[in-house]
Amino acid sequence: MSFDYDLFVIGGGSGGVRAARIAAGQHGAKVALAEESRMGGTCVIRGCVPKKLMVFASQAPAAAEESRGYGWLGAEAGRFDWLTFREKLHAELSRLEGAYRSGLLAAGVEVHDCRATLVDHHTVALADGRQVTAKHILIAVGGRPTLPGIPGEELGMVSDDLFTMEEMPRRILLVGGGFIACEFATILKGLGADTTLVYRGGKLLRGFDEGGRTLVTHQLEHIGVTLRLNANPARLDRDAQGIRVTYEDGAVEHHDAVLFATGRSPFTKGLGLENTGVRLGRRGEIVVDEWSQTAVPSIFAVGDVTDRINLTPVAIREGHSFADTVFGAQPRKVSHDLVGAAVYVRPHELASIGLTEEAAAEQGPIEVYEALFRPMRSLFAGSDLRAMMKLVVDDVTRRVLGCHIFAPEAGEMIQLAAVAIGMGATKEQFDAAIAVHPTLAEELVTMRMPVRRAGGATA
Ligand SMILES: Cc1cc2nc3c(=O)[nH]c(=O)nc-3n(C[C@H](O)[C@H](O)[C@H](O)COP(=O)(O)OP(=O)(O)OC[C@H]3O[C@@H](n4cnc5c(N)ncnc54)[C@H](O)[C@@H]3O)c2cc1C
Ligand SMILES: NC(=O)c1ccc[n+]([C@@H]2O[C@H](COP(=O)([O-])OP(=O)(O)OC[C@H]3O[C@@H](n4cnc5c(N)ncnc54)[C@H](O)[C@@H]3O)[C@@H](O)[C@H]2O)c1
Repeated sequence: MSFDYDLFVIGGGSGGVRAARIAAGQHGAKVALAEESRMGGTCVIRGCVPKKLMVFASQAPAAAEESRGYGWLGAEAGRFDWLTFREKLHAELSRLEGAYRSGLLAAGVEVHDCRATLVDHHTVALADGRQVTAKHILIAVGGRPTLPGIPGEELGMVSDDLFTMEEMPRRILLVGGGFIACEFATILKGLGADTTLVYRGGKLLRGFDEGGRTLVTHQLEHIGVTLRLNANPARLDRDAQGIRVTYEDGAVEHHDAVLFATGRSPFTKGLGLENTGVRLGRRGEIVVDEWSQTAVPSIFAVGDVTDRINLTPVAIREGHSFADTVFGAQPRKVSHDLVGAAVYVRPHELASIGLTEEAAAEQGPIEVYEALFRPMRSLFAGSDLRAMMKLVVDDVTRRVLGCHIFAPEAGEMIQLAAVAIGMGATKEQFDAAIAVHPTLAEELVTMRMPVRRAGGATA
């Protein structure tokens, strides 16, 4: 049977673009890709990139405050103009979008700027009316924000909307306690909004190291975010004072904007999966095996739509491995065991790789090495904020099982720790590195005594 293409990719985000480029450019496959919105997907257009640029923008008042602590009397950040920033931001996003598109074209990928749906195991329908066939189909359609299902929620916004706002809200409520709620609480507070975060639990960032979670929670309060923990909005209404938020406990507040950061789910609605034998899991995710292959041999899926670990580098690695395996005769599985992550709250970020102390202790005896300290730089400027460096060590093999950092630029530090931990480094090999002084990261190689032991026989 002959096909129009060797590979048809649905979705031009992190996973889809990488797979298409590698299959066509490196392995010579005939590839087409459909993208219904802007090339680059969530990360480039409405995720990691504009978010990180907003993190940078939001830090001017903190930098001015620190400068005053260093003797720059009267240092001020000035007045933030959202529309000036937004114009620059979108110019940058358009530049990146263009780079993604030209990368695809240079690799020989045919780009269809429209929605694509599945007709059968080898056929894709394009929104412009055409149908094309492919020997393999890759579904890389990502995820979409999930709303909590409360009355009046249509008055709120989701993270996509933040980057196109007409004006900065004066008062904003963020709903959720995960990545997006925490990062945007930092950003919006830094940009001058009166920011409240409501979370249904008692401690933010479930799943991260417990100590790190406590520190992030305190830091948000420290920078002036109003926290409402163990609370949940029950309904939103609009009145003359703005959006009226009624909480489950009956409390009422007014805000100019409400942002729902209550998670994302795989975007499989209307994709035509019912025309195939592709199976969906409980959370609506496409079920794949370790090769990213669905229950239908010709159809594969990567990235957020498979809801494994929903981060850009993971989607990219899955897409790359799929292309090498299927078109490059280089079978490569993706290990999801050791994936680093950073939450870009400021001034200290929280970054992690490997097991948390709690998870490691369930597996066997561990030692915990931890330094909690006030960094020289912020201490001098008058800040009391503490940083944390933590290593979780297997007491039998001496391997470092996890590293958790709460400090300025922790995301940058964890990237390097990830290399050592990925190579199976022991605590003694960390210690063998002579410190670079004076740095924050030197704590990672100078922690001599465990602060506690846990797990297994030593518990
Ligand atoms: C606010 C925010 C901040 C984030 N920050 C980070 C971060 O700092 N670091 C990090 O690692 N991750 C971050 N993420 C997560 C990251 O963006 C995602 O994990 C990543 O983009 C997933 O890539 P993907 O290829 O699976 O899907 P996506 O990038 O979502 O791409 C899917 C693409 O498919 C298109 N599409 C969907 N259906 C169809 C169809 N039927 N036909 C044609 N096209 C279709 C969509 O328009 C989209 O462009 C963030 C996410 C958000 C929302
Ligand atoms: N720095 C990064 O790498 C980064 C940044 C942003 C987003 N992301 C990715 O995007 C994903 C989505 O981010 P997110 O923050 O929306 O999701 P999340 O899963 O991190 O957090 C969702 C939060 O919403 C709460 N929640 C869920 N349903 C609720 C309900 N009905 N009512 C009240 N609260 C509810 C949860 O308890 C949780 O605190 C992340 O999981 C992550 O994979 C990564």
